[in-house]
Amino acid sequence: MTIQTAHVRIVEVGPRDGLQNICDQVPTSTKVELIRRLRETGLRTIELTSVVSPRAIPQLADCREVMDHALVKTLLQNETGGLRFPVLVPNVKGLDIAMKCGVKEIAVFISATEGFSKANINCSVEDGIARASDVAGLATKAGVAVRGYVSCIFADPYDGPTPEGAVLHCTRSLLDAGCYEVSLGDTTGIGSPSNVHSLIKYLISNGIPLEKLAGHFHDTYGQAVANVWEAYTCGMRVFDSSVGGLGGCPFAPGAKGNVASEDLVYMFHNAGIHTGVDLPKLVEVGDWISRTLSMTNSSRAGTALSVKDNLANSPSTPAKPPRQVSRQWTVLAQPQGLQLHRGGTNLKITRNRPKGDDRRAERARVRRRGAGVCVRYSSLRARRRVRSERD
Ligand SMILES: CC(C)(COP(=O)([O-])OP(=O)([O-])OC[C@H]1O[C@@H](n2cnc3c(N)ncnc32)[C@H](O)[C@@H]1OP(=O)([O-])[O-])[C@@H](O)C(=O)NCCC(=O)NCCSC(=O)C[C@@](C)(O)CC(=O)[O-]
Repeated sequence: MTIQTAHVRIVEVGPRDGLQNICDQVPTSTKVELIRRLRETGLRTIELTSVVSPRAIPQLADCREVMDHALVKTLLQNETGGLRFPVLVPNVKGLDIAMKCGVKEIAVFISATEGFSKANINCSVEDGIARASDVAGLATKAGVAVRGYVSCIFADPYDGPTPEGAVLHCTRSLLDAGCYEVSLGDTTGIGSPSNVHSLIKYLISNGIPLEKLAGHFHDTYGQAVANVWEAYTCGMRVFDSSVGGLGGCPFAPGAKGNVASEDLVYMFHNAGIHTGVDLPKLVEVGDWISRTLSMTNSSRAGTALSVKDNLANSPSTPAKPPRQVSRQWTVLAQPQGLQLHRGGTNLKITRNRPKGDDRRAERARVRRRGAGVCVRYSSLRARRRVRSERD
């Protein structure tokens, strides 16, 4: 199927969601370099970092250094014409810090479920909504755009399945609070296309405008690409993803990374859907960050394209299939019925089998010879025994 005029917007969350769950401290310079490289691919929305409690997410404790870096400052200053560089904040403290650093867009986040809400932001769902609404109100008043996340849209790692009504309530609350878009987070990555279809239809039928929704699918059960495609066919046009499939939340144990940006771009481009992203450049970034972090590249398309690219550029790659070399064999010895050949460092033994009636005679001869070997063997043992008795 080809949809020539369609396009999607990709929200790259690699520098934030992608890095937040990595134990070894990633240097600030690597984070900034990741942002620079991602921007070079044509990505127009990149979530830079989060301003959260450093005790909750130690990996992103250097968020101020990232936001104050000259390169990031330049990006923030040129955040016009559809370029967006949001920063995740949980409370007013986070908003203040982000605004002081020149951030023009923030993302607030709540959970549709109690267990994850308590674990992630240390409050109930309703308190989370109230807190996010306060932050969104202050931000919009200050001219800062606000995006929203609803986590655990299908299940909560502690509470189990999520009722669709809970997702509706949270989504509506965030839109009412002033979020221009709400990203639906399958935090545990448990959902599959039928769940995606059902939830989107439910939200739309309850008055949520489809153009205000985005999809944020983790790939724990290998369903993320399929989920994105299902959401796309339902009419969704904005998707969060992470280069190299990095990502995960320390408060959602066992959850895997986000859907890989390379996989999304590959899938959409194959369907004739415009993303504005240079896929070969994106593949290079995925390869680079995976090597830099010593992590397996979780993007299937990224890995496949990297291997293909490396083969094409390798000087040792033969242009044509290797020529079949016919080996020269020399006969070394010909014991009865066998031939021992040498070809270079290889040895081979072939049976020198007689044909037709000669075969029966040969078999009888081999049987006789076998018996002879036994006799010779037993006489050798006997000779040894005699010798040892003599000594
Ligand atoms: C919400 C809190 C702060 C409540 O944490 P708390 O302990 O209830 O609140 P607190 O106000 O008592 O603060 C605790 C400490 O954090 C500091 N603090 C407080 N706020 C900030 C801030 N903004 N920036 C920097 N520091 C901050 C504060 O100053 C204090 O420091 P202390 O005085 O003890 O030294 C905490 O639980 C927290 O930061 N949680 C965030 C956890 C997080 O970032 N999770 C990952 C992101 S969500 C996610 O990945 C899901 C998503 C969005 O991707 C979508 C999906 O997949 O579903």
